[in-house]
Amino acid sequence: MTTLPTILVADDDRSIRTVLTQALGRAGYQVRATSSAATLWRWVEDGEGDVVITDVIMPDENGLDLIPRIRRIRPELPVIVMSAQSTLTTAVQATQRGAFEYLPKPFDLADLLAVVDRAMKQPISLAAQAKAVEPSEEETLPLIGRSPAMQEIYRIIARLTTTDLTVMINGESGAGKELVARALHDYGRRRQGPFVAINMAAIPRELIESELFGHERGAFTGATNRHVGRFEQAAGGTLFLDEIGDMPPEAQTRLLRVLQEGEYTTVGGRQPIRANARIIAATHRDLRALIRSGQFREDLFYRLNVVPIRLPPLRERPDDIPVLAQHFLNKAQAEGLPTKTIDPAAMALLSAYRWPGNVRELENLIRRLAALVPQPVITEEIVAQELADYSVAEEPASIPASDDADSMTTVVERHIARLLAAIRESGEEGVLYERALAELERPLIRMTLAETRGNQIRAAALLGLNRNTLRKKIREHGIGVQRRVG
Ligand SMILES: Nc1ncnc2c1ncn2[C@@H]1O[C@H](COP(=O)(O)OP(=O)(O)OP(=O)(O)O)[C@@H](O)[C@H]1O
Repeated sequence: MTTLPTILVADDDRSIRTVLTQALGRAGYQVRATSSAATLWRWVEDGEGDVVITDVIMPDENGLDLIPRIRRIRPELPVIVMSAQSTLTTAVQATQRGAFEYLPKPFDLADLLAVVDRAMKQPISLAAQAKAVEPSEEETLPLIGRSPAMQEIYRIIARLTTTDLTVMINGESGAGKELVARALHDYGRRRQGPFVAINMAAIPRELIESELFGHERGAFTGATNRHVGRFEQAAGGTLFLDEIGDMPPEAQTRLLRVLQEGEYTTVGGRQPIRANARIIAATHRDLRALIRSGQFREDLFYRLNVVPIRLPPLRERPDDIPVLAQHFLNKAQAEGLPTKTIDPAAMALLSAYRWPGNVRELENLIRRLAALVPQPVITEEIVAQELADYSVAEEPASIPASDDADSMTTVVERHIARLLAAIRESGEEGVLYERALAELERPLIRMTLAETRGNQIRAAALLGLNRNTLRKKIREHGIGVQRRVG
């Protein structure tokens, strides 16, 4: 008679032990289950078991600490980690310490069985090769949120810690694409190297190539010095290409060549330079649609889309909203703003809101509330008021047209209509966006400064702007500042 493969299960929750024992038993495994890390360790030392499934938090020892010990004495034994504390750190630590797979609780039994099946089929030599990396010290969490969507992202990040694979992050503006890119870098092999970000939408199109690849002195009119490109700056590290959908065609061709050949030349240069940057790209646009309309190269897309990550908008992961709100409140407090709490009704309202500006919008709102609300508890009424005021500025297009001549929307719309008419008359192109925003920005800053009686620190806090940014804008708009007297 052949003996059944044995699975060792460690979890201090009896119901989980029961469920796993039954499910694994039905799937044809023999199961030994315990509530303590010490017993699990004894079994492993005695040479028992073909696969280990362990929880992280156990009364006597942390399951994560057990992994490197298990791997030292039995490198061929796959360890599957389950955790209810599904943070990025747990996912990364489990992977770095050599776990075969990491399963955030709750999980589907079918998923667990599939993982056990894979673990059983894994060639022994492969398991022994996967080397246990010593854990990096505990860090503050860069990414907040424990929704299933975020957990999937943590798992991908954790899996990618030992590779330099190119990643494409797709998600709406403000959803946290840059933060995910940073986490990929910070937990990856190149973490000692630089993280260099470049936003295609923020740079004039004609300068993108020289920004990316650098230029030689005299390469074009105005190129008075040699300029080091972002590719060169990112050598040994990661290059984050934000808003890749906005990359002009010539730059796309050049980038494709770099990805194919592993080297590039500067604008106006001849000497090939070896490219040594891991590429992470991001976009909020539908690249496949851009390919269909001829605006994005299909071959480049496939080179970049090696590991696609979809970062869902905040409204698709409302479970994350309370933790994120609390996180931003704590951050505001750490920066010296007064301590505040959000009452449950207010939190419910925040969770139900659509968040067109995603996490960034939530972050700004919380900062504003932390700075503005005089009382210690933020109530539903306050949040409702803020959201109503804010939506007008955030989403003018979605506000139903109103006949009320005093409504903010109609005022703004009338103003834009005037600007449009003026531009039609003058035939001046390419200035509307700048001008319309400036029109809004100037009175906004002027009125806020009036409100704070010229106190820039307070105005910056009210606006949710950095002080230096505010100073710059005051200069740009030539706003006369009424100093506070006394
Ligand atoms: N999961 C998260 N946990 C904590 N902070 C977050 C999270 N996601 C986003 N943020 C914060 O929200 C803000 C916007 O995030 P980020 O800049 O990464 O978004 P993005 O998708 O790159 O936006 P854009 O496309 O507009 O550049 C940042 O201040 C970031 O720190």
